[in-house]
Amino acid sequence: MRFLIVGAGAIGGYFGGLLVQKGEDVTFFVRPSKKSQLAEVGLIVRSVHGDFQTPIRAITNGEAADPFDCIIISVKAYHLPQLQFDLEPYIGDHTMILPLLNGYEHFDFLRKQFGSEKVLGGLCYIETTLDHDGSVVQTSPFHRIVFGEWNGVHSERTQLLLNHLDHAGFTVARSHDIQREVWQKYIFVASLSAITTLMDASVGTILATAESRAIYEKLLHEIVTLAHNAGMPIDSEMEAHTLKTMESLRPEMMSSMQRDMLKKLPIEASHLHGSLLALAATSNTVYPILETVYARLKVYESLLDTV
Ligand SMILES: NC(=O)C1=CN([C@@H]2O[C@H](COP(=O)(O)OP(=O)(O)OC[C@H]3O[C@@H](n4cnc5c(N)ncnc54)[C@H](OP(=O)(O)O)[C@@H]3O)[C@@H](O)[C@H]2O)C=CC1
Ligand SMILES: CC(C)(CO)C(=O)C(=O)O
Repeated sequence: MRFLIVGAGAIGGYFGGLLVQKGEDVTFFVRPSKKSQLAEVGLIVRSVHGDFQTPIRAITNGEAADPFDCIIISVKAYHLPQLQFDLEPYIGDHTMILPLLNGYEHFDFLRKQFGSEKVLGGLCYIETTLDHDGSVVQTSPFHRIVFGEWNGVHSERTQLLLNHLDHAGFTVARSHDIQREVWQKYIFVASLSAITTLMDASVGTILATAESRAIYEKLLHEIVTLAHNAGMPIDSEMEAHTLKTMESLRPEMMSSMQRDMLKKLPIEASHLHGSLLALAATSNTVYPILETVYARLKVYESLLDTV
């Protein structure tokens, strides 16, 4: 199976690098400066599961290549509009597109751009970031991809994809309820990135401090209620499940949004928290903590624009 990994950043570099190590046929789609860096030193991963450094094959926009069997999208949501035309030459009749981004809105965008039948449901659980030298740093034990057909069918193509993603050193699962999985992850990451950026602290401190834990629990309840009221595939267990997941994290755990803010980088505020609030726009219910979080993130963005 020929893979194209779009973006050799924190998640693309990690999962793509492990697929290269396994011996899969992998090409990365990167921008020119990243291509030069990768040509010089290769892809460097420093992980709690073991470090490695490997040469990789990379192409940039406009370079010729036959259509790929699976295109893994691992850029930030705000990168997607720029990519909409760049990827077309690499998409053939049988190409599967597997997005690993956080959130929900991007699925619509990708379906409209490339055709519904091409786009799988997908997500990942991993804590990873790029170091100042471009190497990937992965810090928590979990490193999991979940994917599946949007309609839940276990198809031949997803079985083939599972075979190729399996045994690469990360965990992978094919789901027959990927829409629910996407929302479970969305609720987790929206609440985690919200509370860590609002409190400017890591998970352990937030949960150990009665006042911030109480705010987190209210915020989580708001997000679950909002998504449920908007008709999303939310079940009654998701709130308790998310809280349990939060409690199981290592205390030093940070969200990727929080890491990006520490590095003064752009963030996915509109894509994650803005999109949630947009779902509630036509209802009369208010979500005060989520609204506060979003305002705080927009202030960060406006200050970023001025530097
Ligand atoms: N980091 C994490 O722990 C997790 C992140 N996620 C989600 O995964 C997604 C990706 O996040 P993450 O990996 O952290 O992001 P990064 O910013 O680390 O990586 C994104 C990469 O995309 C590249 N890119 C952007 N535009 C283009 C383009 N036009 N052509 C080629 N490459 C491009 C960037 O390249 P360049 O170097 O040139 O800027 C960058 O290396 C987000 O939706 C995030 O929320 C999900 C789970 C965990
Ligand atoms: C919560 C986490 C680390 C889990 O994958 C994540 O997705 C993020 O911070 O972007």
